[in-house]
Amino acid sequence: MIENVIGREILDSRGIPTVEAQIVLQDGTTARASVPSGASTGEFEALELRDQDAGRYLGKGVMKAVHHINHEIKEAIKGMDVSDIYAIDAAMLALDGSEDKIHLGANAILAVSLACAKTAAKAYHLPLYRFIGGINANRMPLPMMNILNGGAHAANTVDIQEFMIMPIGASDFQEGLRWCAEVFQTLKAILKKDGHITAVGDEGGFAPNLKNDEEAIEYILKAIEAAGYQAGSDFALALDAAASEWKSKDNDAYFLPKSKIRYTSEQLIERWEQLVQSYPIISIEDGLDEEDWEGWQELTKRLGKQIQLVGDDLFVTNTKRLSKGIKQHCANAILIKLNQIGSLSETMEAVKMAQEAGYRAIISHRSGESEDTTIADLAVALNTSQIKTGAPSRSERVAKYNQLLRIEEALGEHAICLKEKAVANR
Ligand SMILES: O=C(O)[C@@H](CO)OP(=O)(O)O
Ligand SMILES: [Mg+2]
Repeated sequence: MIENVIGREILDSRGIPTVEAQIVLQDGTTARASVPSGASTGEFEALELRDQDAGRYLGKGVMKAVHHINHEIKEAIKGMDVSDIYAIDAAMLALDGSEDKIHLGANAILAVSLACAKTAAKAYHLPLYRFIGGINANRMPLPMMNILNGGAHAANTVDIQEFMIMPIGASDFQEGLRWCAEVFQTLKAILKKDGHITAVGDEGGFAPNLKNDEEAIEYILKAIEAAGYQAGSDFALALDAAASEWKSKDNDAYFLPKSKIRYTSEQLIERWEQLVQSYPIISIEDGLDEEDWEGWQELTKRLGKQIQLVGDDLFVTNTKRLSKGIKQHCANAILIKLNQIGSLSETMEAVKMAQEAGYRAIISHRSGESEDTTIADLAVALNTSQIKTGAPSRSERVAKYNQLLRIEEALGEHAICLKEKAVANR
């Protein structure tokens, strides 16, 4: 039974205040969880109480969220069974009463929702992935490791936000992660040799100033080869364009702010087709804007049988937007970010809806993270088969990978591994 609910303000990986919640049960069992936050946030995400202005320590929004946890939320869920996550979430949603969680703050609700799940797992003496997923939780995810950053995540000349490597030929998670780390380190050496900066972006990938997005891909392919692997069989590439950031407000066109190139929706689709033809790319996320539904239909028609098309800003982990997308045949996968929707139960419903419709679900971090590793457990618990959690140069990202290593060790011979080729349509 929930005895106490504590909210506190902590810092995220960008040094911006965020929310942590702690639950205490009657018998003293306690656990805590914290929430991340995005930079390239979708317009339709649930609303956090949070301030984002860089350069000033603004904690006002977070202070409000923390206050809500310590008062209204605590009163509403005190005495409830901590393992009944759906009931706890429902109580918080009813208390908030808004569509987008603006009253209590999606960050306040999510922090409590996750802290309850972690506390319940502890109370039952189960690892978090087992508490959430039961005996069904046995599939390790394939990493989508973002090793080169651009777009809104880096102050460089590259427009595409994320260039990711996926170790599709590795036989287990541990091996796949090691391969990725080797390629990451090799990429650093190659960039350095060519006189590029090797400073990293928000998600830990390098952020060099390159001629264009193609050069970024070429560097990654070079690194894969120099590390002793083959692109196409050992590794595949994945991109997150974050194209909602490119939508120009004055007309229907896309404007890429760094290369200063303008595209129509049709031209952008052609560009993705060309890139997929030229390189071993098996997944493109947010290739178009979050409201370009017609464009998404066309993109899915043209590339949906060949590669994974992931809706992030398009779906914002929201079952309403996802069901619209499924009906209209937009994309074939959804990126799952807990704070886009703001509670664990709603996140689980989004994953279920996707999987029932034959869409893949990919668990993801945010560009502003904390040391909380819940998403690692969730990837296994919900059998998502893929996880996006950055590069191994920043501890808030490494923490998730390390947790997955522990889970794979615990699953032992019963772990279902990467060989099943989570993504490959080709
Ligand atoms: O666009 C994305 O997929 C994410 C995470 O990689 O970035 P942000 O958290 O800034 O929205
Ligand atoms: Mg994205």
